[in-house]
Amino acid sequence: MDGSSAAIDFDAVILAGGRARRLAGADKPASRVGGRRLIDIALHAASRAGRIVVVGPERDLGDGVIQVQEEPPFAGPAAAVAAGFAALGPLDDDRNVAVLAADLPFLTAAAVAELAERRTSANAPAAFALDESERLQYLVGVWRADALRQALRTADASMKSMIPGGALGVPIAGIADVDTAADLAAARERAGPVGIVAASLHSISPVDPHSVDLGDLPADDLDRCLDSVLARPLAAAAEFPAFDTAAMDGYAVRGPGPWRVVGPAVRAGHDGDPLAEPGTAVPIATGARLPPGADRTIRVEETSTLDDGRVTETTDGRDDTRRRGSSWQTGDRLVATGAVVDAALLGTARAAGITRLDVRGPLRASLHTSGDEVGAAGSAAITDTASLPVHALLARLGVRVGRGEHLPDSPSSIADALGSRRRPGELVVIIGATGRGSADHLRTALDEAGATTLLDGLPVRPGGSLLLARLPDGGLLLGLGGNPVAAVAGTALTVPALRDALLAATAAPAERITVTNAVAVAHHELWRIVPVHPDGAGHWSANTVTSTAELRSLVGARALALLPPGGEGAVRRLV
Ligand SMILES: Nc1nc2c(c(=O)[nH]1)N[C@H]1C(S)=C(S)[C@@H](COP(=O)(O)OP(=O)(O)OC[C@H]3O[C@@H](n4cnc5c(N)ncnc54)[C@H](O)[C@@H]3O)O[C@H]1N2
Ligand code: MOO
Repeated sequence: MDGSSAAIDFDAVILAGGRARRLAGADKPASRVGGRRLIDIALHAASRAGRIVVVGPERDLGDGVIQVQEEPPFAGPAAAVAAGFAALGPLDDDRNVAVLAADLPFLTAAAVAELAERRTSANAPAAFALDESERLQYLVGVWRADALRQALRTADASMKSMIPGGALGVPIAGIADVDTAADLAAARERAGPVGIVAASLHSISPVDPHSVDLGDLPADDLDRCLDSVLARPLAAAAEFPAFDTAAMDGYAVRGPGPWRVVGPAVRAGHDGDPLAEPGTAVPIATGARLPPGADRTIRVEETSTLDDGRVTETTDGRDDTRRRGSSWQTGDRLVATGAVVDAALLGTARAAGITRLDVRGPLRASLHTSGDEVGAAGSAAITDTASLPVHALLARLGVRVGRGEHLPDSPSSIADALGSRRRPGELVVIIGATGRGSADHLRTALDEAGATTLLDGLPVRPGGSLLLARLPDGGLLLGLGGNPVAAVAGTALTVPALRDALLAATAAPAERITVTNAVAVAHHELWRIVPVHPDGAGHWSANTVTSTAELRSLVGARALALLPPGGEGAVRRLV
């Protein structure tokens, strides 16, 4: 339906007025998603129309767009459609008229063309988009002109009252409209590079889980399973604590006080003598097991010694005993599937008597450099500076990195790297070779290897020059732009999502930061990744060094921030 010979002619009416009550009265069509105004997104979606009428306040919309306003202004959608339709003048009965809202951040020209096509071939009075929740979007539709004329004659103020019998619903993925500030934030998220990366990974299956026997692992080797991801919940094999324990240095007491102190003191790791009689106490150390007969523990600070040598409590009935099973009982679920295995999780597993973990990962990657100029001898050669920071960042993201060979500019070297043996789900990372220059053979090699491209480029600088592909054996290829800062930025953008997809990890929520000079350093229409430093008062400031060919801007940087186009709106901390 994209082919021009089959394209159906239509005119378009775009509704761009209305006060956005649920957006605090903001001018919704002027709100930006992915750097574009919603009205521009609607105009682009209508760009194949013969004529376009925009109904709403006068705006800067470029040449060739007819602008009208309904009378009185803000009189409701039906009045606005009527005003726009009237501006098109007399139309043949079977002329297609697209009626579109200007609050649809993901509406495309292809979707509008599809509606026109479907309406025409069914000769239906109108065709409307069906959104993912199966709701007809009345303001994403293509009408037969006579059906629209008729509907406007009989309708009340609402769009719904206009919908003709026999109208078609055409499922269009992801066209949800923006009504609230939360909708707008979600749309911005989805339009941004992190949202695009996540969407590109929908078809990725996680690697198979495996078991790790913690009992067999020497303590020094526990870090082998750090950064893997639980494939099953962590369930306690033993209660904790395993016995009633003194949580403070003090006295274990029996019955009401004052207490006659008996000995010897109970030490941690040793069984004490029973407290045989009410009215007796024994000194006890933190971590010691409460002796048989003792009711509770009183910390020493909350006791005093009477003249007759007995101890009494200075508070009333407090207990510093950590009771058996008070943290968890056998069988309790302690950590959910999808959690990243960290040192605290391993310690928890040990305390709970767990000897086997079912996990995925940790993720492994082989890291290659590429390009004849890198590491070569001669006056046109350069030093490899990209692989070190990429390696370090991968390691920080929990990836086990093996150094792959350097790949000279030849199709066979890349083909060899793609064809070499690797573990299931292993990531192949190649720095450089994402460009389209004659020396860049990655795409050819991927084609020949039967790989599926998942993502080719992102609207972000630096790092947007990247490529993600699924290899036939289930492994993934990540091609990073060769400029060192681009390679680091591309890693930060993609690897957390790749790791989460391959290991079925529960994604961490996005971390937002305030970058004080965001507007000054942002790109006007692309997303931008900048190194940032904390100011110590909860805010961050972005570096203004901009060369991506060397790493100076990253020296000492504490994080990378993802600035939206123009710098207004939520800034995400990437790493
Ligand atoms: N006509 C266009 N040319 C380029 C574009 C573009 O949009 N249109 N984008 C530029 C950007 S941005 C990047 S990033 C690169 C991406 O291309 P490649 O991934 O093919 O990277 P290379 O061309 O191999 O290298 C780019 C640059 O980085 C140097 N390099 C490569 N490897 C290393 C390394 N290990 N250590 C240090 N420096 C390295 C290489 O010599 C190049 O100078 O394309 C731009 N071109
Ligand atoms: O990926 Mo290139 O900056 O965008 O350096």
